[in-house]
Amino acid sequence: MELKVQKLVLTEDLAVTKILNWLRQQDGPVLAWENPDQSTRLFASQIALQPMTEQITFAAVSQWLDTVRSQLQLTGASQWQDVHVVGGFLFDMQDLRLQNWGALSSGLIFIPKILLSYHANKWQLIVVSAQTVDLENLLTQIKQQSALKTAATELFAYHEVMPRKWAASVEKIVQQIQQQKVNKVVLARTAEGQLGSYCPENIWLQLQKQHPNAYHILLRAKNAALLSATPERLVKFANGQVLTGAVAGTTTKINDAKIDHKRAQALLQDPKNLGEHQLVVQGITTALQQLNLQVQHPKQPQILATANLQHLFTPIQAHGRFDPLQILAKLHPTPALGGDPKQTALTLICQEELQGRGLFGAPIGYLTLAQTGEWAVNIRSGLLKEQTLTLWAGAGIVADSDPTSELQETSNKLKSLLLAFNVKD
Ligand SMILES: C=C(O[C@H]1C=CC=C(C(=O)O)[C@@H]1O)C(=O)O
Repeated sequence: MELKVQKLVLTEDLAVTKILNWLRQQDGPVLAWENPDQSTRLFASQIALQPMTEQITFAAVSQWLDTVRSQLQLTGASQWQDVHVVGGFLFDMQDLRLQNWGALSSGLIFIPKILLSYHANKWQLIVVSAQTVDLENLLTQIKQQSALKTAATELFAYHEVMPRKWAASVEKIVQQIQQQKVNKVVLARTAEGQLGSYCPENIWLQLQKQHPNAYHILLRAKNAALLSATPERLVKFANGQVLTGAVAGTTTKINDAKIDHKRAQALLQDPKNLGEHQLVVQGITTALQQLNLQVQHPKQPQILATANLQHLFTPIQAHGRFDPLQILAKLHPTPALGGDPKQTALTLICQEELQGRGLFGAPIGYLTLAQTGEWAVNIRSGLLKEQTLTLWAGAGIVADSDPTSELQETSNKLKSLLLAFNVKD
């Protein structure tokens, strides 16, 4: 069966609240994704094509894309830019403790049947389907929606899951580091709560309001919805360049300019956080150099501020000939989410964490057939399955980590999303 690509370029702006209201009525899968400067926004619904594989690895998706080109009836190379592959990978294909993740438990990568995309200040409606679809009519349906209204949600029975057990794992990891078995491990833990009635698209809107300097992501399939307001980009492919960065090292932010500035200055000089950060810069640089890319980055980190935290951040740029999926495979997980060395850290994560990470810490984003794209690292993230909310947060454990302060840091990270799930009328 051959699929056609149809496109309508819009001359007007579209209200995201209307798109969300339309998306809310779609069975799914559904993706709502925008980057922090809102230069790219994607709202996708239904599957036109999905990789025919049990294991959605980077290599499998790469192979699948080779066959996709032959299944699509493309009228010219300019259409490559229109076909978006979207979704999220699993954090670790070796760790299949995924009972929480429901319909998302294999990760989810697909070419959407319907996509509203916003790139370079322009909205486009792109449909990939065997049938001819009346695009004008579909657009009218979306434009005629009313704006999605804020709906109340109530979070109750919120609790962090076995924090003392996690602190004991931190101590264990610190010992392993001191015995030079590993240099850094990012150890994550969870918190859980129960929700009354809720609307995932509404929570996305809350995240957008409360976390202006972040990606805003919803990936929803059947009984599972993942939501994220992550500040961390894994990688962007644009104009033949690879744009990535290291985000690691954390202090709090209370929205008092003087105090926050003081904390930021202390973070920029703190040897423990600088060491933790440097391992990420080094890990990313080495990975890209191994792919024969020329890498550049400033010597000193800067501050990346979120709604309630401040991080050390080093932007990293690379150029040369590259294959995006090969870069994703090589970068993920960076030592900001896995550790150093990568494989040892992943084994320890699997041993010490109480549940599989599923899509936590994993790449979520898009790639076009023209090899452009952008992937966020799915942190500051929660999973909704039926009425249960699970939040994840991790912290980089290094030789001088103190379990109590790592507990506090992960508690702050867990709490950063809470407000979005507890909305009063
Ligand atoms: C793993 C997380 O954060 C990473 C990103 C920024 C700072 C980090 C840190 O300071 O440990 C982590 O590497 C998380 O928020 O769950």
